[in-house]
Amino acid sequence: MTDTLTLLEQTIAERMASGDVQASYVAQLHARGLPVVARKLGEEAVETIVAALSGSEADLVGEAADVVFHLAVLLAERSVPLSAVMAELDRRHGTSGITEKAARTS
Ligand SMILES: N=c1c2ncn([C@@H]3O[C@H](COP(=O)(O)OP(=O)(O)OP(=O)(O)O)[C@@H](O)[C@H]3O)c2ncn1[C@@H]1O[C@H](COP(=O)(O)O)[C@@H](O)[C@H]1O
Repeated sequence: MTDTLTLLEQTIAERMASGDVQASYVAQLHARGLPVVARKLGEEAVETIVAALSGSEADLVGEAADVVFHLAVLLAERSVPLSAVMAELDRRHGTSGITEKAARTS
């Protein structure tokens, strides 16, 4: 799984640097800028919700992949490495969400 995300991150960085908007969807997104990427991620999140509530498993897998891809592009736009997100998930590992929320609100 990590290899898949690492490869995706590398490919996104290469396509953003290429500036080849004729051949690359990532380059097109990069040219349109962060607000468009953010809106696209939001759209994909909504499509994932619809797939979860009324679509097939294949629909849900496809929409979830769209979310992960567009999230990776968004992070790249902000120069945030995926490893930072993974490190944050690792940091949270083993801490119950209920415990964390109680500590935050007390
Ligand atoms: N994983 C993906 C990926 N997932 C989804 N998409 C594209 O995301 C776009 C948006 O999905 P939609 O279904 O919303 O498409 P749409 O309605 O045509 O888009 P809009 O007109 O609404 O913008 C589609 O064009 C999909 O093909 C992706 N495009 C690229 N990648 C990866 O990025 C790499 C680089 O891609 P290029 O930059 O195109 O070379 C590829 O090799 C892949 O690994």
